[in-house]
Amino acid sequence: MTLQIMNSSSHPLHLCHLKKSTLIINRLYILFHSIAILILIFFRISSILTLFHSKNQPLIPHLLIFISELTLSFLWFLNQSYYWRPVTRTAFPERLPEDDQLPPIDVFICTADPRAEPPLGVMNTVISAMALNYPVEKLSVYLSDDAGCPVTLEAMREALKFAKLWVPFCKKYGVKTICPEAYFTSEEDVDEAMVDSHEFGADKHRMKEEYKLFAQKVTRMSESESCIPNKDHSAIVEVMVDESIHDQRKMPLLVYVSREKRPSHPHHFKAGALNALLRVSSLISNAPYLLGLDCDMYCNNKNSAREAMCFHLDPNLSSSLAFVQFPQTFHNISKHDIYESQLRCTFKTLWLGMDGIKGPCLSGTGYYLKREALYELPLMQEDINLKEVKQRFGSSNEFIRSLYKKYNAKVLDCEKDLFDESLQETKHLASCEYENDTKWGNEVGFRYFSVTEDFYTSIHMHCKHWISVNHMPSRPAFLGSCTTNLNDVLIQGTRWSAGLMEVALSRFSPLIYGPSRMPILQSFCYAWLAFLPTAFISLWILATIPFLSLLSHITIYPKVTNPFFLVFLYVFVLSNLQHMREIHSTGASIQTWKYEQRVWMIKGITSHLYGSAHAIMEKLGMKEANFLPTNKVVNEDEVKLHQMGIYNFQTSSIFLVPLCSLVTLNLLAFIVGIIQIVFRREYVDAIFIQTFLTFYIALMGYPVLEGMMLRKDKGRIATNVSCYSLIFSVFILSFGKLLVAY
Ligand SMILES: O=c1ccn([C@@H]2O[C@H](COP(=O)(O)OP(=O)(O)O[C@H]3O[C@H](CO)[C@@H](O)[C@H](O)[C@H]3O)[C@@H](O)[C@H]2O)c(=O)[nH]1
Ligand SMILES: [Mn+2]
Repeated sequence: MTLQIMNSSSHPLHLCHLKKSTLIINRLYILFHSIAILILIFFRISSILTLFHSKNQPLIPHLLIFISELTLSFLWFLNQSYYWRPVTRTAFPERLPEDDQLPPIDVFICTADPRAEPPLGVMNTVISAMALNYPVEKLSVYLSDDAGCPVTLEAMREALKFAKLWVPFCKKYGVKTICPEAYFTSEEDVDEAMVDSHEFGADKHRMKEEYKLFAQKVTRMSESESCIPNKDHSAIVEVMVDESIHDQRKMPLLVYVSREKRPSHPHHFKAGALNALLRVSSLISNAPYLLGLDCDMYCNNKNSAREAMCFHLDPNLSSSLAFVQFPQTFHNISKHDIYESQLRCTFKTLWLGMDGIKGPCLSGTGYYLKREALYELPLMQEDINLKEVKQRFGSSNEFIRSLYKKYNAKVLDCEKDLFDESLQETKHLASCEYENDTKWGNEVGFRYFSVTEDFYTSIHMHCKHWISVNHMPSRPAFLGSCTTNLNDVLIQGTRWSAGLMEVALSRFSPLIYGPSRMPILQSFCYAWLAFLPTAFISLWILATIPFLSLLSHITIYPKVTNPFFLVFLYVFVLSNLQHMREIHSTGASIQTWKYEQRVWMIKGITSHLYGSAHAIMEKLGMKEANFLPTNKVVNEDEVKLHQMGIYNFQTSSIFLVPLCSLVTLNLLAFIVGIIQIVFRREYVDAIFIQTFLTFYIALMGYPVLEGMMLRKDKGRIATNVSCYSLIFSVFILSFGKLLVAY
């Protein structure tokens, strides 16, 4: 049964749905599981106390296992806040007011490195945004180029030329796939009414030729010229002026921005780029709403802006709504999503849970955000203290004026001289020193401090009483390219872990900073994300202590005949069943369960550990933050492996060695356990759980074993990695044996 939370009006712009049955199942599960976990904690404490007195077994393995269980229970507990009140939403864009009453939107697209982010892909994102179904004169598209690459600028000029044909074509025929590359590579976008139209056929053919020419040109440019990011250049701002700009605008405005870069200056990665865009755009279009996009996330649903406005323009929500978040979705997901690249759980489950409280996290891309929510403006008073405002926002008078002014594309309408003057000012706003001694990145704009700038900025907005909305239209609003190999997955995972841990360890840690500023459940949601990397503690312990204990004849779990055994069984089985139910409810296949468990283990052992270590070292001043953009170049061989669901182990040995060692050691320990059981039948009672755990790890790690021993292709695990793993295994064994002896 679904319960609709009705809006007061009879023709609401949107509806919110709450599924009662899910709510009941989730809450019952939480109740019983909590009881089971409490019983297990009681079991551990009492058995440790007994051991402490009797001293008939070493204490350390028991203590370590207890630590791992506590960490997991802590994370589990925080995680349940997502299941408390999940909601979904529907929007009715056809009920929006007339076009002339819709607010303007500035689209922000970021690119950082043409070697990892091919310019043709970036241009497709730009063009798709220009083709959104929204009044053209109210749409401005900004591209931030952190590489300061002339090729990107030139490609953009070409993109404008192509867009002048493409946008009218899309509007004329109601094209649904507004990203040209996607349109010409998939044939699904055939509007029945159009198929037979001769005119359409001819126009489409012409568009296809034009696109081919455009694509060739851009690809040639990116191959021929040097495309290395320039780390030392002054600010470049180019408003791509269309002849029609001074009369009726027929095309969205297109602006290229490359902020100033100097080697000695901290640039704060993407957050820095976005803040520069915020300032530059404020002098040009200053739209009250922003659409944030990563350079690989093209617009796939032309109505996303209108869908978002259903929330932003609702008088009941409007004043407190900071952003509407669309889930990240990807065009290159494999049927076997072995790396869990689609982040299914986050976008199809967790965000719905947060939406039922105060709204989902800002997710870096695919959000329609109210500009004002980033400014935290001091109220417009009779006598604004200009000095104070400047200390906050920097020295530009023009920028400060824009803060208190509603949208007006003044720059565009005014005289040529004034236009040039304003353009000069935008360069000042995009310069390195503009932010010195201001509150940018601290209290204003996107926040710096963490490399997961979206997560960190989001906490601050929710703590300032802003709310957000999660919206998932049936046709995905945006499509990006997901990671398709282990190397990218783990590098990205390490960056995320580092960013999340930075927040967890700071004074903005959600459990300290959150509870007094937002609902407790919302701060638990944030806390779960921030502390997620600490799962490495549990996973490392669970991957080593049970097998080391098995080899040293230490029993750390209750016997099968012990009633506590049943509680362990309950927790294991029920949490997996709940996971499967959750997967099923999002429409994914049951295979997903296996993939997600495996990726959780792999990331726990590697990314979470290295990310946490990075964050701790940063805190101690031993390391600097870094942001390696995720690779978006398509490699055919790699894609093939990914589509077939075969792991590609071409990655650094720092990731592979621990994985190979732990999987092999667990496999060996499992064999030893079985031998012990075969020779002493009564032993099975005592070591069942331990043996089962080693089996489970070896089973989950099967692809690793296969990669080491059976595969011959390029994606296998190289022999030298296996050798290092052997050395590391010997180390774990000898050190571990010592450790579990006490
Ligand atoms: O110095 C930088 C680094 C990155 N980027 C851009 O940031 C975006 C995201 O980078 P990407 O390499 O794609 O990282 P992902 O890990 O795939 O991104 C996820 O995680 C990031 C935070 O770690 C968020 O910013 C993203 O929106 C979110 O999609 C891309 O458009 C980059 O061009 C910059 O503009 N400047
Ligand atoms: Mn990305």
